[in-house]
Amino acid sequence: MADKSRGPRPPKVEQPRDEAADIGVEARLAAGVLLNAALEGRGGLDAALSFREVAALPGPDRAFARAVAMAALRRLGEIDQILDRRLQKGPPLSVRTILRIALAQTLVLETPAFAAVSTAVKLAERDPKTRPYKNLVNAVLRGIEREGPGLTTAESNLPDWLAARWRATYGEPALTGLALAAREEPATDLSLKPGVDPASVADLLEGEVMPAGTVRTSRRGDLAGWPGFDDGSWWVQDAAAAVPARLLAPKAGEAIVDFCAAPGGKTLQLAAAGASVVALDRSATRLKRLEANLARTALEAEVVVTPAEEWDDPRGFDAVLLDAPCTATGTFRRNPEVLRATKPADVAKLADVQHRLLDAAAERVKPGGRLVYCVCSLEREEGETQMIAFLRRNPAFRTAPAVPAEVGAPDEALTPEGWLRILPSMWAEKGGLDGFFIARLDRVS
Ligand SMILES: C[S@@+](CC[C@H](N)C(=O)[O-])C[C@H]1O[C@@H](n2cnc3c(N)ncnc32)[C@H](O)[C@@H]1O
Repeated sequence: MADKSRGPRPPKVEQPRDEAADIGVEARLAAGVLLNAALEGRGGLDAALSFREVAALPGPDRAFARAVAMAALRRLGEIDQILDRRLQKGPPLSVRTILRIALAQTLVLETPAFAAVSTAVKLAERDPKTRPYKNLVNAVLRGIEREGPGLTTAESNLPDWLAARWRATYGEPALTGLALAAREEPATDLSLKPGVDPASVADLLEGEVMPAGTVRTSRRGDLAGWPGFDDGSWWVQDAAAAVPARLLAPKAGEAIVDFCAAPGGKTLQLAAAGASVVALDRSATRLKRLEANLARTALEAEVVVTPAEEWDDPRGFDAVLLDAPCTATGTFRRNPEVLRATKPADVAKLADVQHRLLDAAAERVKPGGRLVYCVCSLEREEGETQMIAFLRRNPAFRTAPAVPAEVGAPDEALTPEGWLRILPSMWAEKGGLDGFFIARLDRVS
């Protein structure tokens, strides 16, 4: 289970301070709570951050618990492969959770084995349900430490149904690339306000300048303490997520509507280009984050809480950006829980929503105007198939083929139709990207 090098690696995670006392045990308990919440459903991990076991921890221990849970999620298939070789009869989930959490520490986060094993045994001891398995926990973990984990396969970390889909869509070599990308924790990408020098931001944050001028940094911790945060010089946005607004090519003074805008990375790009932007979203909570981002960066947009397809407004626009709600399977590097939370039926359900939003977005585009459609999904039904059907229904629109180098996308992302299909395995040597489907359409009549 050795790491393959894939670009900048985040620095080591800070370990809980006091191994002798129960503090380390509490952090591991919280990691198990987070892991199981993420396995239970969409939004589970975020919701669990407010559970007592997690929220009561001091900040560094909470960060450690989250890092352990994320590592366990990213490598769950491999961890279970290792455990299944040593567990004759499946122990209860609570025992498996203790073992998963311990292996995420030793195999991924490089926590010293004595700390991971002793806290796992203490955890097992504390609960009457897991106490009978205390010796098993000790024996399994010590056995792995002594004899090594054995061979594992990156593809085991992907749910079978998604691996089968991606194999059928992208082929076996691409599937291997996706599986390798899914094991790694991504760095943080920053989009910069116009006029801010990427090289100096990269310098201050020990980062590197990516194509098209975003900055990638392996720094961790509270963003609010990073240089440039307070004065709004940058905002966090994956390098791939910055491509759709570039493809829309916003110009100063244009009227542009961002149909599904929150938390606002793309709205900020459009506003920073000098466009007059209306930002719609159905979620008032998420729009609060957009408003905070606008305030911090001193950029402006008209913000409207509404389902975009029901927006009662007569205006036509020079350009419309539709970053539609989707399964988000392309974001598995940042949100490994998405792989567990997404169910096969979600793909068709969300494709229906996208269909409705696309038709509503098209109605807002003035003749001669532009429409950019994007989703951070790897599923064809939400991307290519959606586009083919839209163009059939809407003969007034034509694809305006993308030029990847002009918009900061990998060349290999260009499809024969002129759309962009960005895979998380692309630019692996730079540390990868989120997966996106992006198409620009021009209204020709
Ligand atoms: C992929 S996110 C948008 C991310 C955003 N464009 C950015 O760059 O930060 C999708 C958004 O669509 C919103 N949404 C879902 N259904 C919607 C609808 N019918 N009308 C407007 N917004 C919707 C969700 O609340 C969510 O904020």
